[in-house]
Amino acid sequence: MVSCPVCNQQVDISIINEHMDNKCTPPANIGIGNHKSSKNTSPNKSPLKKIVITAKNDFFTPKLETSSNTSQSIQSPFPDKREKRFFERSISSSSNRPNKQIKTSNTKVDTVPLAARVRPNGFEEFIGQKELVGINGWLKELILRDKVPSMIMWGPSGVGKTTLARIIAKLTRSFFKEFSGITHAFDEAKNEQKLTGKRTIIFLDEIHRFNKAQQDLFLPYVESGGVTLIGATTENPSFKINSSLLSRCKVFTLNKLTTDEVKSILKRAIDEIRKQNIQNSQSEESNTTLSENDDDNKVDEDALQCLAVMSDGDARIALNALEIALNMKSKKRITKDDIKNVFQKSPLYDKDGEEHYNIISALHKTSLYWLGRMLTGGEDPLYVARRLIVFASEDVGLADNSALPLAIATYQACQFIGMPECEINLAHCVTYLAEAKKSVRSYKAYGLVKETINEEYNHPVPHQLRNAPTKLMKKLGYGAGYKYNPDYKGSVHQEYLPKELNRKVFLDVFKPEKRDYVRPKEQNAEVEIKVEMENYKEIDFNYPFDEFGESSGTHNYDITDNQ
Ligand SMILES: Nc1ncnc2c1ncn2[C@@H]1O[C@H](COP(=O)(O)OP(=O)(O)OP(=O)(O)O)[C@@H](O)[C@H]1O
Repeated sequence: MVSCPVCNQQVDISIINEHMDNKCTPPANIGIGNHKSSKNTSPNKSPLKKIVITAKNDFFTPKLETSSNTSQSIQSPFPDKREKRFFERSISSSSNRPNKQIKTSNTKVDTVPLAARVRPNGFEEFIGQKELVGINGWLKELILRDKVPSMIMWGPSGVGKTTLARIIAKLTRSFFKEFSGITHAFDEAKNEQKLTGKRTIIFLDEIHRFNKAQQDLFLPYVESGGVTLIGATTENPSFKINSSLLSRCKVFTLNKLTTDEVKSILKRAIDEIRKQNIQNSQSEESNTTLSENDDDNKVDEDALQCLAVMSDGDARIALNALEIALNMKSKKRITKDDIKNVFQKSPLYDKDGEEHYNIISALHKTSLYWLGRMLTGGEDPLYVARRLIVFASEDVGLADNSALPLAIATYQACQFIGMPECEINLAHCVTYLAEAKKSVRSYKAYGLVKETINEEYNHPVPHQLRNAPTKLMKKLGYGAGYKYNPDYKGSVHQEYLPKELNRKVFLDVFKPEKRDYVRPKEQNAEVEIKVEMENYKEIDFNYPFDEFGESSGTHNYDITDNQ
């Protein structure tokens, strides 16, 4: 018995050709390109490319959608002749097949997520990853020559791994299978090779989810060359892929998309929505929000920028947020505030950190005035002590490094002693902090870091700073050229920041003339700090911020050596 490559049924090998010519019908879950190019054509004789993609909910491409029934209506988007040839072949092989996933022109596209609707169909729509799939990209070359090697595509979410695999599906002459669970696809591939002599490319999304024992099962198939495996993963393959499997695959790394690249993707999506709206409005009532003729229906440039920055290089997040913003608005124009709103309200941007940033922000805004009033007003002394810990770093900072341990000790004292005696500890600490020298250098520098990160926080870590615990990572250039400081006598000059970063802002704050060491009041005038234990009064925490010049204090070589 063999598995029929058209309908997947188990069929006696002696009648497989007869079965395929007369009896079998494709299963419902076959997406683009089921095997049956023609009822009367045996697969052995078919000159056409055959692609099988197990259907997934989000599998939908607008170009194919509008032209799934006639190969003539499809305009090849490929400038390159070879791409064009493969593209046309793929269309002709898939055009005369029933396809549950492909929508007819009357079907509403709004139910399909925007990200899926605007998924690129070919290299010309694929943004970024120039080294791999740009004009002279070497992976593109391999794909166009139909020499796709087994590979692992490694990259963060939403940068186009699945999209690229599907472009390969369109351009390859091999069978193409996509699945994300354990199936018999490998056996089927073997059967198909026996029957048709064609290799199969198997795409495994999230390959890291297969455990090592399961990955072992793929080995003989990849080894024998009957199957080309394409795995996609967001995890480091060195740790998540069997070394034996890894050594049989090439690893391609896809980089996080830059803000500009995400913006290009968004702009293309907006154009696509416009086109779809025009089509929709011609045939039926449209409930989408952009239209060609409506000047109000625009996404502001700074809204686009914000969207691109906040999605942190993940095109899917950006497209989903855009879609939500468009659907949320009854008014026309999408502004930066709308986008911020989406990210605040929707769970799609819950990158472990939302709450974390809120907390930091709240801490930084806290004020220490009116200690007495707070305590007499019944404030929790531990709350006050926590504020003092913040004060110690935010205002005293590097000018007096004993402030922070004292503030922490005060907190513990409050825990041990409790009210009312812990007032004494609080008063002690408050007085010390008030009299201490002040520096807001680290606080300000960190403020600048945050500002910069808001604008451009998706730069990759420079290769020389990355750890390279595995061979693969070394091969990819991780840690290459790193100068290990203890090996050098003098100061070490090397790059510690992403090269794309606008570093001027950082360097400025570390210039001697920008250092804002300050003295407490006592050095200029008399200090008047009164902490009256029985009758708490407002405490004046104001102090003059005069410049102190260069200090003898040490600072890290990491920033200054970059100059
Ligand atoms: N490089 C790109 N060029 C154009 N559009 C892209 C690109 N990358 C992603 N997109 C858009 O984002 C959507 C999601 O991309 P895709 O599914 O390819 O990401 P992925 O890298 O496989 O992510 P994951 O690891 O989360 O599965 C696509 O449907 C497409 O609309």
